[in-house]
Amino acid sequence: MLTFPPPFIEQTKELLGTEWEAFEQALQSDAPVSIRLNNKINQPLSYERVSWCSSGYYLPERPLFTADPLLHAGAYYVQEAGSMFLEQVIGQHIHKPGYALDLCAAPGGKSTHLSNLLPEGSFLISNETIRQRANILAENMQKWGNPNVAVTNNSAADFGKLPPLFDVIVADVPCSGEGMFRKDPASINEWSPANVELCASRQQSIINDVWPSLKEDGILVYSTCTYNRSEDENNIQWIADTLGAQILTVDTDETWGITQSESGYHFYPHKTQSEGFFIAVLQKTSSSAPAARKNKNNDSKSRQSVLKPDAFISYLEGDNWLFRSGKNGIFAYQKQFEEIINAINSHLNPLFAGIQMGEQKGADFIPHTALALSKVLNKNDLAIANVDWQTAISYLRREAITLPDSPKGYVVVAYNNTPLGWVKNLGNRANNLYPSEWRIRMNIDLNTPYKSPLAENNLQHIL
Ligand SMILES: C[S@@+](CC[C@H](N)C(=O)[O-])C[C@H]1O[C@@H](n2cnc3c(N)ncnc32)[C@H](O)[C@@H]1O
Repeated sequence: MLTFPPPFIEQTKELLGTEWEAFEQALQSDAPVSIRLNNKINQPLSYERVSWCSSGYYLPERPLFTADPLLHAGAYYVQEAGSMFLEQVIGQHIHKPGYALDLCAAPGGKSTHLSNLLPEGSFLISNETIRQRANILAENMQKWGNPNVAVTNNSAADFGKLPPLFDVIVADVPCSGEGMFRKDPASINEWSPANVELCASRQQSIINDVWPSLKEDGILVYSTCTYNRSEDENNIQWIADTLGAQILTVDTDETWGITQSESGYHFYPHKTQSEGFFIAVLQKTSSSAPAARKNKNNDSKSRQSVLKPDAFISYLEGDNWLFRSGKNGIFAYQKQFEEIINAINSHLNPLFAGIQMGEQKGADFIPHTALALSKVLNKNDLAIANVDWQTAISYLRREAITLPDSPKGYVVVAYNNTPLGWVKNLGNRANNLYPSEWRIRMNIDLNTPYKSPLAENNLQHIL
């Protein structure tokens, strides 16, 4: 049984009135488990659906996700259902391709989703200010596999080094986390009214810092996982009044149980199967836009050279690719994104920008795992070994595996026809090229049969 601090009880009673008992009861029950399917798997699942998200599903119980190779393949993401409302926000407000920034993006729930939702021809910068968390973000984005993405490790103010080029900025700001109480009871002890106020003022300063980077008429999507007005409605009003923005609405269905306030949308656990998520949408009004800052076009930071495409083009579907080499190897990006890729490499601190192809070592091209996981990998001329669950887990633990039926050389290891990464097959053994930082560290009993959550339904025949 969870015990809440008295000021939290007072504050939520004031917000919810007669609904408070139902709210408290919901907080004492188990949190729902939900996943969002990636379009690497093009078959709907037969679980209960998340009403506001076409790729969201509730699972009847929590499986051991780490033991599912399909999770590591980026076939789905485990995400709280309320956050999946982003589909409605983007679907209703973003109709043209453009540049998007997800400012507070780790571990990647909103960014993986956003990269699927943005209109074709868009480019997403997915940013995280804490370096270690940025590494996890990069891993999750590369597993998800969309090509027109960069992951950066910058502060909100750093984006001011670019001209104001974003059509949409998502700011899922760090918050006091009231919505996490039942999932993470330890967070209850960190909560205090003083911390709520500290979070609210930090949120204002983050938005203030990134505001100049939003284009005139651009859209800001602001979200928290907290219920209080200081971090939610009051901050939305502050953005509208101080920075100059118009609050936009999102159409919802009454049966979804979402609570609309004067400026945003709350997901209360007693009314929706979700956690305490809050989201609001604002449009920057033209009068508030600052004069465009000069882009010094200083390329000194990006010591990169553009490569001839012939050597790498066959790894990718389509022919609209440019390749460049940087300190982490060779990256591919579509020609129309050359300008933003240049800006990222010159002014920001990218972990990757575009598809991380691999490294050229002498005559040998060593492919990177991100290439195997990319949605635009051209599978036609590649050796692909579809392995069983035990072999897939050994592979993901970065253990030695053998592929006696595969040709020598670089081979894609796949599970359920979904790529996981590469090995260099030497015949009697295969060198495992899975990144050491990504490997499964948990002990998994390979003798206990494992059932993927995706196996519960129509995918059964291929799993
Ligand atoms: C709520 S979490 C983001 C969750 C993520 N959007 C998702 O859906 O998976 C907030 C993130 O903001 C980052 N953060 C912390 N301080 C920040 C700051 N001053 N500016 C920008 N981001 C910050 C945290 O490290 C954290 O990763």
